[in-house]
Amino acid sequence: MVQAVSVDDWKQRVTFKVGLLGLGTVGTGTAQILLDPADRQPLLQELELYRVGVRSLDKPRSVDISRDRLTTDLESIVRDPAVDIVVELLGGLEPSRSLILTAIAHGKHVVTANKAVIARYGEEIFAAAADAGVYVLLEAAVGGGIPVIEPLKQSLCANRIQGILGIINGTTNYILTRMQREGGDFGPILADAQRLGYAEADPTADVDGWDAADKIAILASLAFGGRVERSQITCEGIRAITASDIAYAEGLGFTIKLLAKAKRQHQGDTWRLEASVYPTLVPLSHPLASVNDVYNAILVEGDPVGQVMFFGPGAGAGPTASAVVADILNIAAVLSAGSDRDHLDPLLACRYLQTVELAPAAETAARFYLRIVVQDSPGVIGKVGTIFGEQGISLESIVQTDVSGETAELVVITHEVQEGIMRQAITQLEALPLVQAIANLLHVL
Ligand SMILES: NC(=O)C1=CN([C@@H]2O[C@H](COP(=O)(O)OP(=O)(O)OC[C@H]3O[C@@H](n4cnc5c(N)ncnc54)[C@H](OP(=O)(O)O)[C@@H]3O)[C@@H](O)[C@H]2O)C=CC1
Ligand SMILES: N[C@@H](CC=O)C(=O)O
Ligand code: NA
Repeated sequence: MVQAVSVDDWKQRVTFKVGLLGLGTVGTGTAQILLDPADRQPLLQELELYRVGVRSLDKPRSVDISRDRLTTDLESIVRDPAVDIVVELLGGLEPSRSLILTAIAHGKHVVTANKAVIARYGEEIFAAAADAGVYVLLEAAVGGGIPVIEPLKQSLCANRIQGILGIINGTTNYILTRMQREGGDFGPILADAQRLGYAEADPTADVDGWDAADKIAILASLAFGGRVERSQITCEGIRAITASDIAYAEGLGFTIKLLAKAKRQHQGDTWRLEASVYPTLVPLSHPLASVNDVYNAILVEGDPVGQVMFFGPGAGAGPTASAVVADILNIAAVLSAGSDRDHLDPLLACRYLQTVELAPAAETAARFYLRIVVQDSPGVIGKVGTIFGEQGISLESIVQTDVSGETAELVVITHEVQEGIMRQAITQLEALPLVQAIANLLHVL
């Protein structure tokens, strides 16, 4: 039944004014939802897309926004007394960080999708927000449209989180999936990911694993209750993955995925955190093996809940805007209920109360895949095997393949070993005259 609302009632309704910074892939998706509220959450009708900040006023836009709402003066938006909620969708570190801080200082609530800024300056931003009595929400910053930040903060908050493991970069998952399916080349597939709006303006952050490292830093900070120093997260991207690695992995029953991990490493009564991003061989039977294309998935293990898996589209205009607008609505809902700036909802607000200690990469254990180019001479497997034996590294399998002329490739899968010991073994292998090259070293789940 449609309820009639009197003009007086309607006038008394509060409208929340949104100042949007950025009208690119995600900004456009966000504006489209804000301008088309029918059949969505009714609170959307109480949001006004009040001003929009861009770099170029003359660029053609695929969303219908009157010219007088657009400005290149972003400072004027974050200082505008009429704006209630600033939505930062610019990307990059500056001017995003400064604009967010200025917005907070002017009493605005903030929604951002900017994982690069939050991973580096989250502590400063959340502290400023707590002092100003405003919320900073960031659901779109990790996993695009997948609800994972708010579930970690709210629905899973009773748990002691033990670990997080996930595919949290859509661009690299799209590239690896297509390389696996088509045996295609990296360059044109990356260009497709850019065209589809998945990749960052500079795709280096995606391809070299930095974007996934930003995201795991954010998830780990929320899950483990403190600042996780982004620069201490070991991070390796997908540039070195070749069609040969993909084919060998498949033959051995694995697929290759860029996995981000944050896991408690218990040490007696205390613990520290293992946090990393590595291209990893994932057994085909594992739930993350079938997460393909731009999809992301995040496995959270908590005590007592056990394993929970979040799955969905990890990038792109619509999915990411879905998360941005949900954050805007969360803030509007709090404001509608009559917010009290002295008492923020502790489950909706973020605050880091400590710094989480990270384990050095050399002191973390993993299984490894190693591809070694060797001279095809008698006894080569024995000599390589001896080096592993001397380091106490036990091997799960060693296969000699691709014999061409005088050269062969050895593909080795180890049992679990400390990364530091594995690196020592590699140094010794490189010194063997019959070893021509260590073609690749990858983690195995
Ligand atoms: N794309 C995706 O799938 C996802 C993106 N994100 C994050 O969302 C944010 C936005 O990404 P995306 O929409 O892809 O980025 P785009 O590059 O598509 O859009 C950026 C927008 O910001 C504007 N802009 C950038 N710098 C300035 C500046 N200095 N002054 C004024 N305007 C500026 C641009 O203006 P103009 O249009 O005039 O050039 C453009 O409208 C980033 O933080 C990104 O990491 C998060 C999840 C998924
Ligand atoms: N470039 C990012 C966009 C979403 O965060 C990705 O590919 O995942
Ligand atoms: Na999300």
